[in-house]
Amino acid sequence: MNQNELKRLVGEKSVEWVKNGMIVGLGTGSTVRYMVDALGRRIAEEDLQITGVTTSSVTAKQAEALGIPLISVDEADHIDIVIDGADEISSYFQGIKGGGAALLFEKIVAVNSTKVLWIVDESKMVDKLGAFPLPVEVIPYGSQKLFDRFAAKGLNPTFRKQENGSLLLTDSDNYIIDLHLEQIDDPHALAEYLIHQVGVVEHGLFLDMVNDVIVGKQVGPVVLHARN
Ligand SMILES: O=C[C@H](O)[C@H](O)[C@H](O)COP(=O)(O)O
Repeated sequence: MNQNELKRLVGEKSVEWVKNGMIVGLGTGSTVRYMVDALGRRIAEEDLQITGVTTSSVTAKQAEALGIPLISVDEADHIDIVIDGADEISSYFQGIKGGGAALLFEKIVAVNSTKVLWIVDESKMVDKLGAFPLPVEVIPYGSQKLFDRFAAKGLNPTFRKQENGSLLLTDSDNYIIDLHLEQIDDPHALAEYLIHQVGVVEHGLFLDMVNDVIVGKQVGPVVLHARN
């Protein structure tokens, strides 16, 4: 199976975690896309009654097209489970997310969910985080100052751009600065530093948050349980 087939495998497997009546957080990304499609099929074929809480305009558009009823995170009195992708997951079940620039809404939905389930192909499983550039969402005002501070600290920042060369805007009209770190030895210390920089809205380190991970391997989907 190629990477896309592994993404499809875990996306389709993950909807087994969804039961009738649940409020379900719908993540973002190419793996989640398969999950949302599979949920749409279950709704059509089994009369599954669920309500979705989306984490990006892209996922909202897909879910609406499939007829998945949606409410906003603020309207949800609880969220039973959020199913989301990840860019890297370490052997300690810490993650980097935000490759699709949706990290802010994804983290808000994750911290408000009873259960967090990540779905990834096996290439996302790493010993240590950091080979994937760490996304940091920042407000535009003063973002060059933040960029310069990150550069001075040796964090190798780049502004994320669109294909046409202009700066990418998130769903909240913020910028993304990607930190090219190669290896993150102490994710908690880095998270603490980043969140205290004025102008940083959120960063892509998702620490101590995930409950279960479904990893797409050649032998099939493998479920891992984090010790939390
Ligand atoms: O902002 C995007 C999200 O954090 C995605 O869940 C993450 O980038 C993984 O995406 P994909 O499933 O496309 O590899």
